Order: sequence, then C-alpha cells, then structure tokens
Amino acid sequence: MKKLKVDVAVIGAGTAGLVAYRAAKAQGARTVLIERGVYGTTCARVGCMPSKLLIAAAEAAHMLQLAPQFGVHPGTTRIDGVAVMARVRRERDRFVGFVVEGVDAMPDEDKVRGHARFVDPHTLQVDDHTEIDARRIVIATGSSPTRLPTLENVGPGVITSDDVFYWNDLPRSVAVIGTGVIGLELGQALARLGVRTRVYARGGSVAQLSDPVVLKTASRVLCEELDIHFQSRILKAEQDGDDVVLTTGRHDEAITERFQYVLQAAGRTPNVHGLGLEHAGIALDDSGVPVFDPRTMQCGNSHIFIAGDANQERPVLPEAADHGKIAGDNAGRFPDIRPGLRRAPLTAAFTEPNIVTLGASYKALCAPGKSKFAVGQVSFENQGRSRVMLQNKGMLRVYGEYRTGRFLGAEMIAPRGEHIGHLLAWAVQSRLTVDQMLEMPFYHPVIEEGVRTALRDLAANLAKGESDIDPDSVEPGT
Ligand SMILES: Cc1cc2nc3c(=O)[nH]c(=O)nc-3n(C[C@H](O)[C@H](O)[C@H](O)COP(=O)(O)OP(=O)(O)OC[C@H]3O[C@@H](n4cnc5c(N)ncnc54)[C@H](O)[C@@H]3O)c2cc1C
Ligand SMILES: NC(=O)c1ccc[n+]([C@@H]2O[C@H](COP(=O)([O-])OP(=O)(O)OC[C@H]3O[C@@H](n4cnc5c(N)ncnc54)[C@H](O)[C@@H]3O)[C@@H](O)[C@H]2O)c1
Repeated sequence: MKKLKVDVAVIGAGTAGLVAYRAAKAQGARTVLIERGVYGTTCARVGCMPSKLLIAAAEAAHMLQLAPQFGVHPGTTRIDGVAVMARVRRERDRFVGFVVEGVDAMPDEDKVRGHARFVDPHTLQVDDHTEIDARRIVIATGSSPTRLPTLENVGPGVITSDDVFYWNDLPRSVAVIGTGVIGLELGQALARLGVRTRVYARGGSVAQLSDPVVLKTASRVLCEELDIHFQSRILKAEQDGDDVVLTTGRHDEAITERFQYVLQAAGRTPNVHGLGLEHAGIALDDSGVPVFDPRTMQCGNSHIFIAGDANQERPVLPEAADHGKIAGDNAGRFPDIRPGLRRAPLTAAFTEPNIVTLGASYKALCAPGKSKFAVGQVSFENQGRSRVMLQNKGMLRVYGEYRTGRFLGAEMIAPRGEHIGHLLAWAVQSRLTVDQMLEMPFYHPVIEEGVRTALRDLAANLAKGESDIDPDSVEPGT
C-alpha cells in the first residue's frame, strides 16, 4: 500500500472539491485531491449545463409553436431528435473539456484516483492502493439521484438524470417521477420537444416553492402545457421489451401505461454513505450527514470540513463553489478558522416561466416564533411587456419586515424570473428597504415594472401596520 502524508486531503473533484483544493493550496498547504469517478463535475457533465442545453432546444421548438399567434407562420416544424441530442452532448463535452483541462494542468502528485473512506479521523484509505495521513480533510463528495424502492431492479427503462444526457436520440415517451426542479425542467423540455411526457407527483409540491399563492399559480400555469398528475403514487413498474409498464394510483384508481423510459427525479441523496464516517470522530445528523457550521464549513471543532451537495445545505452550483472556497481556506489555515462569505439565498428552476426564490422563503418567515411580515404581489397576466411577448403568465410575491420596512425575500413563477431573482437577491443582500427599492430606476416597457407593482403593493401593506399575515394562521407549501 502506498503511503502519503499531507496537510490537506480533499475528497471529490467536483465544483466544491476543485475550489477547495485551490483554496487550500493558496494557503501554502500540501494538498491532494481524491476522485473515484470521471473528472468533469456533475454540473458540467450531467447537471446544470446539459440540462440547460436541452431546455434551449425546447425553447426554440416552443417559439415556433407560439409564432402563429404573432401572425408568423414558420411552416411544418420537424424536430430532429438525433440532432438535438448531438448538440446537447457536443456542447456538454466542450464544457466538460474545460474542467478536465484544468485538472490535467494540476501536478500529478496532487491527484489520487479511487474511492476514499475514513479509517480513523486522520487516515483515509483510497481503494486498496493508497493510505493518506492528512492533518485536515475536506469532504466534497456531492450527491446522487435518489432511487425509489418501487423502481429498483426493474430494467434499463428506469433511469435518472445521469442517463438523459447520454441519449443519442429523443425517446418516444417518458414518465417523470417528481415535480421538483429536475422533474419540471426536464419534463417541460421533453414535452416541448415532442416527447409524450407525463409527470407524476406524490403530493402537490412544485419545485422549490413554499408560498401557497405562488404554488397554486405555478401548478395551474405548468399544467396548461404539461401533463402533470398530482397526488399520484407509484405502485408498480415492469420492463416489457423496450417499454416500462407503469402502474400508478390516484384517487383509489390504478392506471397502467407504457413508457419508453421512467425518469426518477425524486431528489438527490448526499454521498456520505460508504465514506466510513463512523471512523471520522464527528457528529452526524439523522440522515448521516456530518453536523457542520455553515459559516466555516467546519464539522464540530474538528479538522474536518464539508462542502457542496454533500452537506445538503443549499444544493446548487454557486453554493458548492462558495462552500468549497470557505472549506479550502479554513482547511489550509487550520486552526485559524474564519467565517467566509455567504450570500443571500437564490434558486432558479429554468422552467418557462422560471420558478425563483430568494432571500427568506415564505415557509421560513412562517416558522414558529417569527414575527408577522407583510406581503405584496403582482400577477403577470396583465403585465404590459409580458403580454407584448406572449409570456404573460405567473405570480410574484414579495415580503417585507414591519418594524424596519426592510425587504426580506420573494417567491415567483415569472417570465424572465432568473433576472428578476438576481435584482431582488441583490436588494436582500444589500439590506435595502422597500422604499429604497422603489427609489431605483425602472424603464418602460419592461417586466421589472411588474416588480415595481408588487413592491408598491408591499409598501402599502407595510404602511397599514401589522395586520397582513399572521404566520400562525397560514399554511406554507412544501
Ligand atoms: C440535472 C441537474 C441539473 C442541475 N442544474 C443546476 C442549475 O441549473 N443551477 C445550479 O446552480 N445547480 C444545478 N444543479 C445542481 C449542481 O449541479 C450541484 O449543486 C453541484 O454540481 C454540486 O457540486 P459538488 O462539488 O458538491 O458535487 P459533484 O460535482 O457531484 O462532485 C462530487 C465528486 O465527488 C466524487 N466522490 C464521491 N464520493 C467519493 C469518494 N468516496 N471518494 C472519492 N471521490 C468521491 C464524485 O465522483 C464526484 O466527482 C443541477 C443538478 C442536476 C443533477
Ligand atoms: N436549476 C437549478 O438550480 C437546478 C436544476 C436541477 C437540479 N437542481 C438541484 O438538484 C436538486 C435535486 O433535484 P430534484 O428535482 O431531484 O429534487 P427536489 O428535491 O427538487 O424534488 C424532489 C421531487 O421528488 C418527489 N419525491 C420525493 N420522494 C418521492 C417518493 N418517494 N415518491 C415520489 N416522489 C417523490 C418530491 O415530492 C419532489 O417533487 C435540487 O434540490 C436542486 O438543488 C437545481
């Protein structure tokens, strides 16, 4: 067995691990990066980038469908599934290539290939070939698609998002399980690309929304275009030739249907099992994830740090990078631990309209013990610029603090919501009041005028005093 002695060992060469490795090196620490799979990161290979490439193709198809409403008639639309998937894979490989180039440029002695697990709090074993004695360790092992017990060992037709971006052609039909971010992004894109798609939800949740009013609008708007079966249970699945025969239950009725693929999009599980964490000497929570401080990424008072999807805190790409920087800095300079930069929360699902949350969620504001807050809202149905573009669907709700007039957060399903989300998240982080936001410029005719309408409504409700929302009386969504 090869033996290595280092200052910092980083487990996982995803976004969080790569950033942590560079940050620890920048502190002058002798650092190694351990990776068990292919280089290239989840984001570039099977996550953010290929999913947005598929969505871009779907948007092109959708624009052609909308065109006649503008008096523009593009003729017969033909979607070439082979060409669609070829572009997705080609552009994806380009993004992956940049990551791999960066890894190739790293010194060979800094890279260890294989599955790492703890033998004791300072010792990692990698496969059965290397033992690493590390003064500090960063866990940056990411997450994997959650697999549902009912769909286990069915056959090749039951897949996860990891498989979609290796397709050579668009399939005939797909059943999507889950109305989270992945289920809705991929479900809508596939439907727009002409794939017979049905989305099954066990409850009524929609992506990351918790505001009941936005949630209701989102369900309605998405169902206008996408075949979503809410309140459905997956009862049985069987592979039959090239198809999966899927049986679902809804309102005491069992429905059986054939799909080429059943896509599991029922959440992601942090990759902390099989890491030997029971030998790491750190406290774990109920789901086996190390207990850590989100300002420093430190696990208890130990020499171990955890970053990215592995810690489940905010499982999105920008947070993985921030976590990695904080964890790597602190592992490098240990024991001089410092809190790092944390930004206002921001999430965006790239459905159309976009589903976006930022700052404090409705659910967080309704938590027991929280003071009452005011709400303002705008529907995009009659919003000028949105109507001009035939994108007049959605709802934005904004939240403000009575005592200070401070803007707290927002949830929305909105046209160009990704941009509105940034604008509002910057206001949250800058601790602006609603009045200060209304002093900012708004051009005409723009979707941001809808934001102004919601903020004016919020300002008026704040001025009425503490009467608007009683957190105890309103049930947030999930
Ligand atoms: C379909 C999809 C779409 C997404 N879209 C977006 C989006 O639009 N915007 C956004 O912000 N986020 C998006 N995300 C989320 C984003 O991709 C993740 O939050 C981010 O990639 C997590 O990075 P990470 O470094 O924590 O994990 P990863 O990049 O997964 O890296 C973890 C690495 O650790 C390795 N590893 C695990 N265990 C071990 C071990 N024991 N030993 C050695 N190596 C190990 C793994 O092989 C892997 O390479 C999406 C995710 C998916 C799946
Ligand atoms: N645009 C983005 O930023 C983006 C895009 C894709 C993924 N992501 C990240 O990936 C994470 C995972 O995405 P996801 O959509 O898989 O998870 P999710 O947590 O967003 O949604 C999970 C869905 O699966 C359903 N579900 C869970 N258990 C189930 C069960 N036993 N049976 C049936 N349904 C079940 C839930 O009700 C929910 O609808 C997201 O939380 C997000 O952090 C981000």
